[in-house]
Amino acid sequence: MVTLRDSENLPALLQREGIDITMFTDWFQLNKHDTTARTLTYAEIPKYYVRHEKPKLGPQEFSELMTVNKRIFSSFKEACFAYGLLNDDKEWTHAISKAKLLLARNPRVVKQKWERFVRFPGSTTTYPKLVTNMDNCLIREALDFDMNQSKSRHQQLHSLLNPEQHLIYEHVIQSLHNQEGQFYFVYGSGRTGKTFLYKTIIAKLRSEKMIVFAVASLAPMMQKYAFEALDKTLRDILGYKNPEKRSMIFGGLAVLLGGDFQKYLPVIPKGKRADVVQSCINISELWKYGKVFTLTQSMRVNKYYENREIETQKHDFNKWVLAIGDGTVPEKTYPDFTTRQHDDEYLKERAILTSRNDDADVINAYMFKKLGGDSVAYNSADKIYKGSTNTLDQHNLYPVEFLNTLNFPSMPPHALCLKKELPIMLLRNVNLRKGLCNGTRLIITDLFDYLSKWVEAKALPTNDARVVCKFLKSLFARFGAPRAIISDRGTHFCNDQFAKVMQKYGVTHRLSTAYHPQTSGQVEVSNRGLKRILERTIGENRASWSDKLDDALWAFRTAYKTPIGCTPYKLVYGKACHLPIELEHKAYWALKQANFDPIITGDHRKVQLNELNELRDHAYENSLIYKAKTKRLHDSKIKNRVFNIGDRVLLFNSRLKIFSGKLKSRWNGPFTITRVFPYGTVELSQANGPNFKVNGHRVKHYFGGNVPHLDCPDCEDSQFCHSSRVSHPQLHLGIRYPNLID
Ligand SMILES: Nc1ncnc2c1ncn2[C@@H]1O[C@H](COP(=O)(O)OP(=O)(O)OP(=O)(O)O)[C@@H](O)[C@H]1O
Repeated sequence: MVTLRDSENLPALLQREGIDITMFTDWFQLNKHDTTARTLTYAEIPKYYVRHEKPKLGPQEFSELMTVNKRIFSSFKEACFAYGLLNDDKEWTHAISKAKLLLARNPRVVKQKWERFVRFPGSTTTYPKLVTNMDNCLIREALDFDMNQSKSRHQQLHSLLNPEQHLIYEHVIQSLHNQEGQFYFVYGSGRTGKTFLYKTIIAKLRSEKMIVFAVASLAPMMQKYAFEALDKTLRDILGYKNPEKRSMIFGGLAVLLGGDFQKYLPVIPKGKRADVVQSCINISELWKYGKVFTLTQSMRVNKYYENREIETQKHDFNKWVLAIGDGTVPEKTYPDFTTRQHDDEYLKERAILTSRNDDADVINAYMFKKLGGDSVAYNSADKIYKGSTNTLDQHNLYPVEFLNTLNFPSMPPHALCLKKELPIMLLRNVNLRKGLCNGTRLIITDLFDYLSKWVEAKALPTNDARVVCKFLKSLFARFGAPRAIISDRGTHFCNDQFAKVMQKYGVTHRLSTAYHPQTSGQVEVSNRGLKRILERTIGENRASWSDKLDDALWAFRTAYKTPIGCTPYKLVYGKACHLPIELEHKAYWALKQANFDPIITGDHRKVQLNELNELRDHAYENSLIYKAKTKRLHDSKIKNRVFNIGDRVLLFNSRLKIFSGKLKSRWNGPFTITRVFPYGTVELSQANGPNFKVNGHRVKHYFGGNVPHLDCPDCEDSQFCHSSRVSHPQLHLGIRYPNLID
């Protein structure tokens, strides 16, 4: 094959050396001197030969290709027939003669076979005359109806048309008679009689021997491109003889479409909402030429009398039925929701079902807004299950912020917003494959805060009932009475006086059991934290622990709590509260920045910075003096920590408890930051091991000095749980405050 580009000059190309040698002519050359090659077909040659070899035997010239059994044919085609490579028309002839025979016996079957035969590709070349003499079978099919039957059908249907249908009918028929070639669209919700109207129009036209192509309905489901292609094709075909038809919509043919956009939309595989909308017929250029009619009477609801009056009591119901799908579903399904929301029967007898979760979310959000009261958000704690992937970068690939955006079917969203008195449905046994889904409808009666981790503690001289009750009353005065209190079974909680106080304040008293330690889990965790702080602060003189309790509590409330993602103080008061030592860090940093000699002033601080927890514990002693000052200073000056590549940092090792002794620091390093990722993750390098990633919360800047060095194999647990936003204090110390479901 010789290819010729537009830019190439044909005569010059023909002069090119070697142009007359092709693979095909090479095959001749091969056959001239290779007897084996002569036994092979042209297609088989590449199996045994590569082309750069000199050809030997085979056909040596074109005339040889036309020779079959020593007979020379006048064309390649004839030679091919003689080789048996092409079929001839014998089978067609044979079929036709057979059809002739059949025709005598069973004309209907023959007619069908005949049409199939004539439509078969290839037959056109064999019997061009035959085809031109015949009509298009589609046209014949379209005309293959009983006119009288159509007439009577038309009469019957026409008499039943309602006023809206009648109006459309008149328009369409008139424009057809006037050969205006309009494009109509009948818009109507389900059961408004669209199909009934089409049938009437079709019966009318067929009764007048006109051709109607009734194509399947559901125009809104078809993409606009299908109609645009039809428009162009009709303009081309009909404009061939009448050029003025090229400028007419659908080439001047009348086209009637109809459907319900609320029910059907085009299906775009993997398409987004915008893609679907963009492919609708009403976005097409054609739409502006169309005339749109609307049917508004549901024929399922209404009954028309002969005088075309509608039964009056069904007016409202008709309106209601049609309004469904107009964006008013919640209003229509739950009328007077705000006044009737407490009526169980009202809630029981209605529900909105949607086929898409997105729609359910929209409806829920709408109804949620209608319900008064404060909303409480319960956030999920998303975390990658490490066993499911070996990827090193999994925390960067799937940061928690990203996981939180995912919405899976049959799982609640990351932020579950609830309100008191909200009706909810508890779904169980959800197994879509088996069609299983049991739902129990519930109403939220209260929402609780388990999360602030606020701790109230007091050193009591004795733990008898009187002292405990006094303490409780002081708490009630500050925070209000709780709904319930959980305590252990100590005698100071289980006595008459305590019971009386509980009764007076309307508090339910619940006892935890030794067999279910989880009941007091939160309290135990908080107590442990407090004890640890106290152990560090009291030094050798353990008797002074009650003096240090206030400071320990302050430290506890201002310490970062992984489960809540901030400090209890911030959670309760909405702003940060810092310990004095943190301001000293800032002061040190400021000294360094201001170019003072940092060596002398810094030496003392380095020890403190490298052992932050211990320094904090020392600082608690000074806390009373610094309290007021630090808060003011902090709120105005504290900045976020920013880590850059190359920074030297210390890592807080929360897991490894290999440093025994209370004065040992749980910070180790220093490490160097090699990468900084979005969402606060940093990659650290270490001298004797691979680089690893940790959450920025776990590192702090290193300013110098000695720190116990440790390789860090435990570097993966860098994600923090994200939890709810809450605003009420919760008390711990043997009791849990202020919440518990009765
Ligand atoms: N004018 C009429 N008189 C009597 N019955 C009618 C009339 N119009 C429609 N109907 C009847 O109402 C029912 C619904 O009509 P039809 O199927 O034409 O509605 P549709 O709009 O095409 O519905 P869908 O969009 O759901 O397909 C049918 O049983 C039809 O025979």
